[in-house]
Amino acid sequence: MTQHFGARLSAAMQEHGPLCVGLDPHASVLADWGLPDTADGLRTFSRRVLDAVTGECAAVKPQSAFYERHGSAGLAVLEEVLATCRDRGVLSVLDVKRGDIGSTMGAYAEAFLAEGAPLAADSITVSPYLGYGSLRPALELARRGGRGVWVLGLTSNPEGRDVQLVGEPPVAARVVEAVAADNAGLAPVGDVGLVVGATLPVPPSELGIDLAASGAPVLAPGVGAQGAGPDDVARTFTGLRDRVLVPISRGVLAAGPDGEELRSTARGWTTRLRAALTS
Ligand SMILES: O=C(O)c1cc(=O)[nH]c(=O)n1[C@@H]1O[C@H](COP(=O)(O)O)[C@@H](O)[C@H]1O
Repeated sequence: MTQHFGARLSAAMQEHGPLCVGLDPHASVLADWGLPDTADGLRTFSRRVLDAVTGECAAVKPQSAFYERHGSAGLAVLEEVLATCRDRGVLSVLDVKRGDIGSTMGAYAEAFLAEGAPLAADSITVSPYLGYGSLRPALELARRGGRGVWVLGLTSNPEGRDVQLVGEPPVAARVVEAVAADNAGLAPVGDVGLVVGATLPVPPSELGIDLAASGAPVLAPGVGAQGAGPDDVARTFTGLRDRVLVPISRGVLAAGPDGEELRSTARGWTTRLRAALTS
């Protein structure tokens, strides 16, 4: 029987640590790497990153937007990235942040979470702000295939708080409660993850949000270019440090294009994150 996503993720994090390398081929990154801002540039960039970091991180997170901006040729490169991850057994977090009415959400689920789909990933990011229940088709299809979803909870951008922290209890706390219900009974963590930025000014518990009880793995962006560091991750996620996956894009990619530099930068982040999360 296929292992559920939380179990696969935990095994990968045990082996490789908390780092998830983000593939965000900004035009400026491509330029810094001496690559054209074209689908061919994306392909070379993606291969270099994957070759450098395979075995150095628990997962990789291609950001779909940077591939979509090149149209069908960019999507073809994204398909190649996801196929390479599958071939190498590298867990993928496809960052597409989808969310729609349930019937349309079913089609997104088939696009990204169905066995054999060209853009199938191990997990995707989804937005619950059309109502958590609208995500149901994605949650169900993911679970059937041993895949996962990452639900936006408290995002790393400051403006997110205008929506996510409204109300009593805050909107994000209700999202977290819904995630907890879906993760009930799954160990060591569930297959419905939460996205919570490492840039929060105070730990989520002080905002009335109980991540520990959610059974969710946490995807914690914001480290590196957005200003947070390993100590912020440790402080924000006290009590659930063994289930925090830390995506870093520009903070790794700035070391390119040299493969050895990329690899040693990824290793350096892993060492610092591990030290902070176990201190
Ligand atoms: O879902 C995400 O990954 C995400 C959520 C969030 O709250 N904040 C956030 O920055 N991200 C993504 O994480 C990546 C951060 O990139 P860097 O700031 O370069 O490490 C980008 O791909 C963002 O789209």
